[in-house]
Amino acid sequence: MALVAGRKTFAAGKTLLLRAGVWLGAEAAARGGNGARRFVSQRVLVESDVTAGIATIKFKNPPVNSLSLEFLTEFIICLEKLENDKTYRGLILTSDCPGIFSAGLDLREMCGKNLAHYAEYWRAIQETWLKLYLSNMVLVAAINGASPAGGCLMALSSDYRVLADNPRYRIGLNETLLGIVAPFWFKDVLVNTIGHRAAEHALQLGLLFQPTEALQVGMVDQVVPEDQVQSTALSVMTEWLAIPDHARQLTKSMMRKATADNLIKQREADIQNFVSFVSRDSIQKSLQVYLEKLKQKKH
Ligand SMILES: CC/C=C\CC/C=C/CC(=O)SCCNC(=O)CCNC(=O)[C@H](O)C(C)(C)COP(=O)(O)OP(=O)(O)OC[C@H]1O[C@@H](n2cnc3c(N)ncnc32)[C@H](O)[C@@H]1OP(=O)(O)O
Repeated sequence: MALVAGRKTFAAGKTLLLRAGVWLGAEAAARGGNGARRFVSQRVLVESDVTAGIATIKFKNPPVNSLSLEFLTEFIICLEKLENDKTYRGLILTSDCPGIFSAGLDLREMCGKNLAHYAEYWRAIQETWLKLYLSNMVLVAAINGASPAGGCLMALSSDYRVLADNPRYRIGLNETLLGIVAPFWFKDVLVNTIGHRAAEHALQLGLLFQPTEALQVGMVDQVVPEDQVQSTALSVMTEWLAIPDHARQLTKSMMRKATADNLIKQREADIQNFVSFVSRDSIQKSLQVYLEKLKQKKH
């Protein structure tokens, strides 16, 4: 399918958007007779089973699925499309990059850029989280790789987490190890998931949990052999989709609204806080040292 600048309406009546030179949401690129559809975008793969009402988003931003601004832009648009298309009642989040669910925020977006960039980046992070956390769909995270920091937040924002049983696949909010502080709403989501004491312990030490530990502390709901992650996510989804939507959605909103509102009411202040924090010389140095360490790890 050709790339077209601007907007173009196709025969199927779907409007496609081209933004930042990236093809987004090319719908019905492949449509099987069994109701399977595949949307194509550069960094986010969407497969869907229309009959079951289930979509699967696969992160495809190699090498480590870092949450770059380009990735987030595509991801938000895909989420919006699925949310607005009432065909879909359930969404599975997983990775197309072997061994990595997501390495979290893209450190290169937080280093050596200008203040306007940091603000734009943080707004996209907030938007992604709000869309995930408040989604009307059932969200199941099929965590098939390492999931530090922002990657962990994506998983924690789902309704249910299935983690592959591989000791290399560690999950947690490790911000303090980078010399930075997890934002209050990352903290809130962690507290809501594992409780105050365990969250305080994990956050201060920047703990990254191996699968058995993650299960024990309640950060994930199930640990299964690696080759069963997707099938387990699917059977969990089927169970959740058996509940009437309106009752489940209102219950989800009742449980999550206060946490989301806490950010919504101070979004601009949160952006300013991030910009002034991340642009400090000391923080820039810490981030650069950390990135350098990651690069040198291989040599
Ligand atoms: C007021 C609030 C203020 C601030 C709040 C900010 C909140 C931040 C939350 C975050 O998400 S911060 C990001 C935290 N993420 C991490 O600490 C993960 C770091 N990465 C890793 O631990 C590992 O890369 C991995 C376990 C994910 C994968 O390991 P492996 O498969 O061995 O790959 P490499 O380490 O060799 O990495 C390959 C390649 O990718 C680069 N990279 C890794 N992570 C990031 C990242 N988060 N952002 C940008 N780039 C990343 C790494 O440097 C390598 O690059 P090369 O150029 O050397 O190929």
